[in-house]
Amino acid sequence: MTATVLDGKAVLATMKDELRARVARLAEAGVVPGLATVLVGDDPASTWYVGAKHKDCAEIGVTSIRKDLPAGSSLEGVLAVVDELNERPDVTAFLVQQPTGLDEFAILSRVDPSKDVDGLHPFNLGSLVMNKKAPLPCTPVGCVELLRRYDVPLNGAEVVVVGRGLTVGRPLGLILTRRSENATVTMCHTGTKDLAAHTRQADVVVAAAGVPDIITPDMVKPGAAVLDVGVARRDGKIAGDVHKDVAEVAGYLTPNPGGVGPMTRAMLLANVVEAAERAAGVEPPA
Ligand SMILES: Nc1nc(=O)c2c([nH]1)NC[C@@H]1CN(c3ccc(C(=O)N[C@@H](CCC(=O)O)C(=O)O)cc3)C=[N+]21
Repeated sequence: MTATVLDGKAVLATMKDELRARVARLAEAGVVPGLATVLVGDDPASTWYVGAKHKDCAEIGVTSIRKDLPAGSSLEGVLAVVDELNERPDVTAFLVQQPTGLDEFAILSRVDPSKDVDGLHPFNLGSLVMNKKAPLPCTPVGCVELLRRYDVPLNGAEVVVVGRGLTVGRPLGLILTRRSENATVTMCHTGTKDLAAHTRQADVVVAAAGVPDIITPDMVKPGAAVLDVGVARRDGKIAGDVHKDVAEVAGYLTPNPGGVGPMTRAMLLANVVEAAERAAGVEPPA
């Protein structure tokens, strides 16, 4: 038995087709969505991610501009760029690539929440907590969308999330426990005494710890869905959180690369298009 591949790359391609149609509809209304990215420094992985986002935008007819700032830029310098992007009407959405090495809360708080396509502005995270519609963080919502497209049920499912970080684990717990997803969520983290005891009960395991191979086959219930969000690196290659032999036990498994990473980009594109639709008063598809 080997797990069904949760092919994020294929879903990204499908979603690009769907989004291209929505961008075309916006164009008829005279609106062209524009994404801006702010990158501080020259970390190779961050530089690659940002480059991929611009390529993705070009493929669906979204214009995009880059603001690349030198390593060692000051918080004031970054906030000045954020202020400029908040004002620019051709920039309908933007993000500051994390990490910057600067005060994350200060940067995220400065972004106009209606242009925040990371869904990480405190107002948008607060809206998630309060069950109000708002842009959702791309990686966790990408995990949920990937499971939805493969008909992996979440209603009543036991989901174990490994990792409580701002960009994945913490918001994922909030998303999965909404009435629309209706999962039972256990958040595990470095304070968890017996991680395997939790993961073995899970119908779905989302590994977002950033610890290579932290999820081994003995920790997975046969047939469970396992999502590998780990982006640590060994010799420049991705070292995921999930040991390769988990494929022999799991029912569904994301490749890594090719799983959650492309889904993160897909949801970013969706947030960009949605922000433009909202700003233009164009109804999104049902
Ligand atoms: N403000 C902000 N927004 C983000 O969305 C954000 C961020 N900061 N900081 C870093 C993380 C990481 N992230 C990824 C995006 C795409 C892939 C991706 O597409 N990876 C490919 C290729 C990976 C490779 O081979 O290098 C894959 O998984 O197939 C991965 C990771 C977005 N992030």
